[in-house]
Amino acid sequence: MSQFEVFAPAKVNLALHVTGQREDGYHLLDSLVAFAPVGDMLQLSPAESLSLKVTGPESRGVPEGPENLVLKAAALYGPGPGAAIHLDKCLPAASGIGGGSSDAAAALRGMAALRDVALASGAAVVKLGADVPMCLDPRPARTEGIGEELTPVALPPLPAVLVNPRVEVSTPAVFKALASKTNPAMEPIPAFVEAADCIAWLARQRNDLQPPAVALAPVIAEVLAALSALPGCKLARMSGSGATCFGLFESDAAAEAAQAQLAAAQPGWWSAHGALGDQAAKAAPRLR
Ligand SMILES: C[C@](O)(CO)[C@H](O)COP(=O)(O)OP(=O)(O)OC[C@H]1O[C@@H](n2ccc(N)nc2=O)[C@H](O)[C@@H]1O
Ligand SMILES: Nc1ncnc2c1ncn2[C@@H]1O[C@H](COP(=O)(O)OP(=O)(O)OP(=O)(O)O)[C@@H](O)[C@H]1O
Repeated sequence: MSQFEVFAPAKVNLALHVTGQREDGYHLLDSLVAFAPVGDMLQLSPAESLSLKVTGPESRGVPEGPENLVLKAAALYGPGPGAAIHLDKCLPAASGIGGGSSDAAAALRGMAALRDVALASGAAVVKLGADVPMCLDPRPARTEGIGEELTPVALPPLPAVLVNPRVEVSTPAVFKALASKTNPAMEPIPAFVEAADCIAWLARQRNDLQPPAVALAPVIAEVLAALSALPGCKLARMSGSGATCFGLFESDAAAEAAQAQLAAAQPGWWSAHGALGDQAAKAAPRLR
């Protein structure tokens, strides 16, 4: 049987409006998500049973036991051929860019390829995490519901810098700290031609989780200020429930130079650069 390699791209919420709350406590969201060319990498090899090894620069504190979302995802396919899974962690955990969720989605894609069966879908996938459905098909989308209702959106590539100050932020705590849970939805999404049109539209939207996250982890405000001060930064905002923030730039070269300047000024922070957009092709399982 074959071995597969599956890329798990970072998920970035370009805007995230909280529009309500369900009976079960989950919040209703209206978000525009895009995916970065930076992420984790999974390798799946046929084996008797499921096992996981975690390595990589961001592996510290990431569990290798059954609580890892990769094993929870792989187990969704039920009894049958197992897999020895190697996860190379490059995204900081609990950081607002869907690290574990994207890993879970990559595990679902990889196991389906390994067993040559249909990709898992439906409620069991949402149960893994609200971000998992959008990460299953990592291309720009408007996400509604709790994050499982997806409408594809055509976006121009958005040159970006991602920055995390290495402070873990609890997603539930941020939602809990929201001042209001019923806020206006995003504006209708037009057909963007240039990145500049998309950035101008984004500037009129929000991340409603940003104020409570900044209150819980004030360093996020420093990250936003540092991004905004970089040459060519057109928009700086937190992604998801944080602490990772993104800056959008007028060109790939400007984003690359900005990330180098920021990394020199803040060597203790995690940062990366790349164009946000459609990573579906890059994230497809590849035979090794
Ligand atoms: C903030 C986002 O990352 C934006 O994409 C997601 O909404 C969170 O997705 P996630 O990390 O996969 O969230 P889950 O692991 O499913 O839920 C973690 C906790 O966040 C809260 N949560 C999550 C999603 C949501 N729509 N409403 C919530 O209130 C709940 O307390 C939940 O128990
Ligand atoms: N594959 C994984 N990668 C990272 N963390 C994981 C993984 N599986 C389980 N976890 C646990 O989940 C916790 C949340 O991390 P995770 O990366 O899922 O947050 P996240 O997906 O970045 O969420 P958000 O984008 O909403 O912040 C971590 O603290 C870690 O203990």
